[in-house]
Amino acid sequence: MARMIGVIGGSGLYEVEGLEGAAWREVETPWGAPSDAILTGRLDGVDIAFLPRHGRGHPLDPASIPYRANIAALKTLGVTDVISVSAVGSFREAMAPGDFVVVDQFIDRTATRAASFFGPGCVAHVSLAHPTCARLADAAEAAASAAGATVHRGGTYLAMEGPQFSTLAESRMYREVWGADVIGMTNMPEARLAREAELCYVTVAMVTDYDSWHPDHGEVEITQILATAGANADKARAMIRALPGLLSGPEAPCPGGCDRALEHAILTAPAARDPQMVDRLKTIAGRVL
Ligand SMILES: CSC[C@H]1O[C@H](OP(=O)(O)O)[C@H](O)[C@@H]1O
Ligand SMILES: Nc1ncnc2[nH]cnc12
Repeated sequence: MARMIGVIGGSGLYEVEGLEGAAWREVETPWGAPSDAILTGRLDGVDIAFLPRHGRGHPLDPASIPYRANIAALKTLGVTDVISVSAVGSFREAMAPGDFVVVDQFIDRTATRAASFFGPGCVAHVSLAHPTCARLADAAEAAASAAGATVHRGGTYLAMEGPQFSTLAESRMYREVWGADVIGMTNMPEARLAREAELCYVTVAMVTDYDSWHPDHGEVEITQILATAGANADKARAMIRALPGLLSGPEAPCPGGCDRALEHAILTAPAARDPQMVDRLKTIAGRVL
């Protein structure tokens, strides 16, 4: 089976162009509808599915995004590899507005979002020590460089609840005490759910601002973020166009084991499982149920 690329577009990236046979498809999941219809098509012979995370026109705030439906919908379409393209603030002088950061770690400060497909009736514990896929990160890094972006490989993304931006004290704490590199509001629980659905996942964070810690830049301003996000979106589209050439070929098992994350993760004995829950879970965990 060939790999299929899912792209979750964040703020400023609501569609991609140039897909052969492009069609917006409505997908329903046991967790409801995703943020929007999903744009499917082919790029250089590779199947692509593009989902605007906040919906076209940006009707959804970070806490209202149907994260479970989004990941389940991509899985339903046959996606194997998910690239999250996200706007972020930077805690590092060297990670400047306009730069791309291939994130490899997360700190989750979100508070109100459904963070697992599993629960009462079918309990599972997957590993999240390495929440992103190194193989996919290699491809994302190469594609972003080919698109002309300045790329930083590796970085810790702090996922905040929002929708307000951080206070100055929070910004300083995340940067100086917690060692976070970038900040956004959406990649958790997305990364957790991708792992539970056995999808390779990586975040390409596009820096739009220095959050509020930087003495020369003052507080975060949405107008500046949107201007930088618009410029970043063109580079992101070029990155997406470069991806198929780097990911095509017959599917080989993920060296990091993303595609086998549930192998030993389900604790609930078959006889103790809730049949309705199991039925729903077949969408994302059919391989092991
Ligand atoms: C436009 S500023 C705040 C907004 O942008 C980021 O969204 P995404 O991760 O989907 O690019 C951030 O997380 C906030 O949702
Ligand atoms: N400074 C910031 N904080 C949270 N999310 C962001 N998205 C873009 N910039 C951000």
